[in-house]
Amino acid sequence: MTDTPWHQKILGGFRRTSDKLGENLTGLFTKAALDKATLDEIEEALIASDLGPATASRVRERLADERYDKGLDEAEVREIVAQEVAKILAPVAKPLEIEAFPRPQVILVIGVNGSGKTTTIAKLAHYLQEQDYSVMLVAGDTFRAAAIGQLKVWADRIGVPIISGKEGGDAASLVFEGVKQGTATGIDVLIVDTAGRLQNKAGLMDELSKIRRVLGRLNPAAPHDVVLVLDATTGQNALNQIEVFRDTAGVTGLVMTKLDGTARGGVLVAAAEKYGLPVHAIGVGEGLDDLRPFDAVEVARAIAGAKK
Ligand SMILES: Nc1nc2c(ncn2[C@@H]2O[C@H](COP(=O)(O)OP(=O)(O)OP(=O)(O)O)[C@@H](O)[C@H]2O)c(=O)[nH]1
Repeated sequence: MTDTPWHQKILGGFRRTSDKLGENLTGLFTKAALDKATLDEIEEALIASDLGPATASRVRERLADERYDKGLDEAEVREIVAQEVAKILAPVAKPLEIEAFPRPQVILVIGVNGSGKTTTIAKLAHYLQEQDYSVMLVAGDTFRAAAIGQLKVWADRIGVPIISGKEGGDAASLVFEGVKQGTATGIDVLIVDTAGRLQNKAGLMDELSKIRRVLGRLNPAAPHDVVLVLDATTGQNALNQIEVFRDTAGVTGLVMTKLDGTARGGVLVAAAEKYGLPVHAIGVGEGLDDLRPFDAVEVARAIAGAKK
């Protein structure tokens, strides 16, 4: 693994998660030989670290197969956790593909208040710009003036055009305007902030279906992506959100943020294991460069705290 700034961020970001795993494993390696009671305790420690029951039981099986009746230390467990977590993360670690034709590719971004939605949009736009895609934003979260203002500040900072209206305005017409202008000016990616919130499922569905209807008139393939932003610090609650948003909003992929501020980074693994939705990127800080697609092996090793 190369020692890039991003690698350091990944390691730093998941440190609290891997420390917590260490705490949960503390004291389990006092016996000379691995027995069933210790296997049970290790499995419980992994579940308590938010890694999800399937991953925990896979690690248990491997330990039972390979180490039963033998000595075992924490580093060996961490190594096996890293390998099993990498297997779970590999199929979901999928960067957003920008391939829509005709352009622009329309990405709707949804998520509960405070999940990091606005910041994630800015970081994503910045990341796509770095890949030489042209980006335009739509301030479709018209419920709160602050959300519109915040997105405008970000748009200014990263130098991308933004379509915005007044608080309480019609999000669907802003999206319509965005696609029209984006098409006319040859924009590659249109990222749409939405007021897609959980608090009112009927309202969420109404809003999204109206946006879909309007978009469909301009381009039947749009929206190309419906990306749910999740705050990892909310742990199991983030898993419940996936379920509700998947069923109401047709989520096509996830971005998990705030993995740096939490010992609950294992929830990324639990989400991958339970829902198998693509995870386009992870957020490990508040800066513009703190959101990126990830490498399953690198993240698995950071979560497990595996050395070497
Ligand atoms: N540590 C850390 N903080 C983050 C990350 N992503 C976002 N944040 C912070 O989380 C807070 C909420 O982010 P916003 O982008 O405002 O969240 P939002 O979902 O748009 O929230 P509303 O504007 O209230 O709808 C801000 O202080 C961000 O700086 C991350 O990956 N790591």
